[in-house]
Amino acid sequence: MTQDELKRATARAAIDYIAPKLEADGIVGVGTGSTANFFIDMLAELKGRFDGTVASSEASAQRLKAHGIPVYDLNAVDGIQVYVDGADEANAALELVKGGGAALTREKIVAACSDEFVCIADESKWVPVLGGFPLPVEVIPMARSLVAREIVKLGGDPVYRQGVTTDNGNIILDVHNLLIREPKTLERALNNITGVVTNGIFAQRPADILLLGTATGVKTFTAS
Ligand SMILES: O=C[C@H](O)[C@H](O)[C@H](O)COP(=O)(O)O
Repeated sequence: MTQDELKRATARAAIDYIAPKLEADGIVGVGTGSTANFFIDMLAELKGRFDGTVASSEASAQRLKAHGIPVYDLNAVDGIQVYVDGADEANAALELVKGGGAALTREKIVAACSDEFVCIADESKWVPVLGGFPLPVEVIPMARSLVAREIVKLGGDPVYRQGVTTDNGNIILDVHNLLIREPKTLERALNNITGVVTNGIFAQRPADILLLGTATGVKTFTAS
């Protein structure tokens, strides 16, 4: 199977998982990226069975609206029933690295508001230890050099993601060569650097369930 077929299969599994739980006044949180895009296209089938969505990026909001699916501002809703999103890496504790598409900050905000976080990913994202994928960090533009120097002190090699501005008007530093053995500790340490908006480690709020697309079918994991 191709990677896209695995992504499509995991998106389908997420639709099957959330469909019986949806409430007429429920809000679905919607992630960003190629796997989330498959989910958005399938979510259109469930239109009318939930109230609407909150999107984690402008790109996802546009795609949802193109399907005629209502998109609300997060401040206009009381909460999010379920949040479905992809990841760049996932470990057995369902701690994630996210932000390959630069949407990490809004994704982390939506995850923090959600009763349940369903991660959808193909098997290439499954790792024993996070950190193989360069860790995205969203930074206030004027703090770029300051933050880069502080990240070097933590042992990482930050690389400026050229030509990318986040939906929040900030820049991204991708941090190479960090083996993330203590995700919660590093998540906090990076967020504590002045000028960092947030980083792509999702450990303080990990996923609740991972639907992993593999060559032998979609496997379901809950945090171990
Ligand atoms: O900023 C982007 C997000 O964190 C994505 O969910 C992540 O990069 C995974 O994207 P994809 O499904 O395209 O691999």
